[in-house]
Amino acid sequence: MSETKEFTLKEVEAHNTKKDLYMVIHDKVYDCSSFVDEHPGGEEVLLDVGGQDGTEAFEDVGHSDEAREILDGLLVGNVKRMPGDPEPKANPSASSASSSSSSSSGGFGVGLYGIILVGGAIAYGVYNYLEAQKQQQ
Ligand code: HEM
Repeated sequence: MSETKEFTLKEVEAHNTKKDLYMVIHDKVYDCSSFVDEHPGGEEVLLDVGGQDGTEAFEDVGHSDEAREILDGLLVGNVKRMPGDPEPKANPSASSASSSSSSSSGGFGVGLYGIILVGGAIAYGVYNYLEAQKQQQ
């Protein structure tokens, strides 16, 4: 737990073999080498995300608290993000006030605003039209 070593994504990428397997989950770096053979979900899936960000893969499965405890024991350090690195995947602690709302995982940010705006404009137009009709009568 007291590990504060920092790894760039490039460094993590180099550890992508079964005997030397690192993985990033929620911006932390885990050494899964000792766990590959014991993983109830099989070694394949771990090797698939070896050296990469496995946050989505890990969370999609809905791992138990026990799995998260095992993960804690495999911790070797934190990710050191360099300019040009991809955004962290689904990091709940940084979701609110982050300055990088560009095109994150949600996918309907701008589109939704567009729909609300256009819908509002149409409703306003219809309302005006009906008011005008009323006055003519
Ligand atoms: C080092 C990271 C990981 C640890 C410590 C871990 C641990 C575990 C544990 C303890 C289980 C048993 C069920 C549970 O307690 O939730 C499990 C199941 C599973 N894991 Fe992982 N896991 C890791 C990464 C992954 C990744 C990246 C995937 C990718 C898809 C994955 C896929 C699965 C699947 C599919 C199962 C279900 C197996 C079954 O029920 O037949 N795991 N994992």
